[in-house]
Amino acid sequence: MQLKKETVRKKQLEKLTQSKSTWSKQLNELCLYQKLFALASWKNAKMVAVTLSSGSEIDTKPLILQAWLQNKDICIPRIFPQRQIRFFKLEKQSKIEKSSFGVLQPAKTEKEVSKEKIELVIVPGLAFTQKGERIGFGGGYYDRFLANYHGDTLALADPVRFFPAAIWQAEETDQNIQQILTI
Ligand SMILES: Nc1nc2c(c(=O)[nH]1)N(C=O)[C@@H](CNc1ccc(C(=O)N[C@@H](CCC(=O)O)C(=O)O)cc1)CN2
Ligand SMILES: Nc1ncnc2c1ncn2[C@@H]1O[C@H](COP(=O)(O)OP(=O)(O)OP(=O)(O)O)[C@@H](O)[C@H]1O
Repeated sequence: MQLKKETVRKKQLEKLTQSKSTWSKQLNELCLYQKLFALASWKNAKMVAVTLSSGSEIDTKPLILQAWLQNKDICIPRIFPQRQIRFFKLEKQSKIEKSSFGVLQPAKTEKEVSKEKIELVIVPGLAFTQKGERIGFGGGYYDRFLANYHGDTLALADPVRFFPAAIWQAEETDQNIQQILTI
């Protein structure tokens, strides 16, 4: 069954809202973090790109704290015109704002990190498949960013976000994620 991405996105948003503040979401997250921290791509990365999560997204705060404990650097995206994202170093004193869409992002006065310096991107999303196909919020921001990115990419998929195979139609611009961590 090949649905439109938009259809699956809406369904996923409903499902994710329901599981938002449950114990099982948190338990799944803990399990995913532990798997992540054991990976070579995590261990070897000095500069890791993550989002500042909110709402029903996988909570990224424990990742950020663990990275800092391990002396890694974190950078977070800010949105720009033409549906672009650029990453800025997250520091303890960084100024954080809310974008028009409602996601948290760094102020543009923070220090920008060039694409070449980012060794691992942890990609957010609403749905992922085993093969690394992905549905996000629909801005195409990560597809554009990843199109000419050469480091490692991975995503954390709890059971609500995970599909063995795509039930949606892929687009030519879709960028697959290298590794999907599941429970
Ligand atoms: N926490 C977090 N931060 C993130 C992302 C994310 O998924 N999670 N992003 C991941 O990419 C980027 C922001 N993503 C965005 C995605 C959509 C729209 C947006 O304007 N959406 C339109 C509808 C899109 C359309 O159909 O054209 C809207 O709701 O008006 C804005 C930002 C960067 N920061
Ligand atoms: N490299 C690109 N160049 C031009 N258009 C693109 C590119 N990548 C994606 N798009 C377009 O952007 C729109 C949104 O893409 P898509 O539905 O894949 O977003 P998403 O991956 O779910 O969102 P996000 O990455 O922001 O979380 C689509 O119409 C897609 O064709």
